[in-house]
Amino acid sequence: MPTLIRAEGLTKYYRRPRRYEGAFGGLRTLITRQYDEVRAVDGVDFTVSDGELVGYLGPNGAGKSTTIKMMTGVLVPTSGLIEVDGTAPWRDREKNAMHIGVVFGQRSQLWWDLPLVDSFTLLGKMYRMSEADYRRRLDGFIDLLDLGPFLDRPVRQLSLGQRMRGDLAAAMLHEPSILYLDEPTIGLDAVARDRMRDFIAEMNRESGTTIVLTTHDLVDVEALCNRVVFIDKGRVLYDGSVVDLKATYAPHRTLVVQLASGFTAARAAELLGPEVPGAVIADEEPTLRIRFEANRISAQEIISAVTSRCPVTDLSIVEPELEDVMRTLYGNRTIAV
Ligand SMILES: Nc1ncnc2c1ncn2[C@@H]1O[C@H](COP(=O)(O)OP(=O)(O)OP(=O)(O)O)[C@@H](O)[C@H]1O
Repeated sequence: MPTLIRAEGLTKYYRRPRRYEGAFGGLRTLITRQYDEVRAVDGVDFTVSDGELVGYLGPNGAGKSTTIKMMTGVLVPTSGLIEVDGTAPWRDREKNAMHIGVVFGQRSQLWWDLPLVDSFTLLGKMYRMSEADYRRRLDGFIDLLDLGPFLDRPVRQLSLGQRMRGDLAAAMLHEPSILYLDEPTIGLDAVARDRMRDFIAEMNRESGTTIVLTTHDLVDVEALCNRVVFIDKGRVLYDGSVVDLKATYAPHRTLVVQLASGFTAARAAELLGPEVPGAVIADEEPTLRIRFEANRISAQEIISAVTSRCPVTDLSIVEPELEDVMRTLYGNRTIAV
């Protein structure tokens, strides 16, 4: 697939006025006019191919929104290259805007006081859509996102879930080839979140829309992203598949064994101890949990060691959570999930 987005050494530094504390601190701040440099994005390299759905992830303040703003043309990079469909987005914002859609979960691009449908009409005109295309696309979204019941209501009266559905339709109305989603599921209830995820997956699968998704919701990531780019302090820490990410940063699995009644986990642990190298065995009657490193011993070896020594009624293997991976990646710093 051809490359649609290319970032090379992409860098954005902000200048923040240095603030002085204490007596006359405010005055000193004003007089000295000294600045601190914030390295929000610090030499980022990545590419996104046509049709990909990529998660762009990182802890608070990592530089995700700043990168998205450079991809959408809102911010000019301090240095480095950003190219979207062969064009520097900040150089030709209008051209770039014609083939991208953007949804910020925390902000709306809809007109607050107008009925929802009026925002669509205005956007259709702004994007110079033909009447037939506009009608076809809008009818499709009314169907897909069930917008009918609140199309005539002012946006400020909509629930968050309804407003987000409206925002998604608005972002996709002009059939953009790229969709940037910044925290699209934030604050939504479980049903609305599922619906949002279904829509995002469908846009990617059926319409071939390339999607760059920023989220702190790891369920979004597991459900939607084949590939993730993790950044921290403005630098890329990982770029690859979710499967490889887990294998690299969380290679452990847990075998959960239900023992036949009367057979204690302590007894099983005693029998198994030396037979299961590297395994951590914890007991919680009548369940035995064996945590093992998948790259040191196979699940099959452990299962046969267990079943040949203990009476077992059930077995299952639990994969590591993406949250464990995040903790390993970012050390034990607090992460927003
Ligand atoms: N306009 C600005 N002026 C100065 N510093 C800024 C500005 N915008 C962002 N920053 C700083 O740049 C860094 C990266 O911010 P950014 O918003 O890109 O992070 P983020 O990964 O999107 O964070 P979050 O997950 O909290 O939204 C942070 O240290 C932030 O305080």
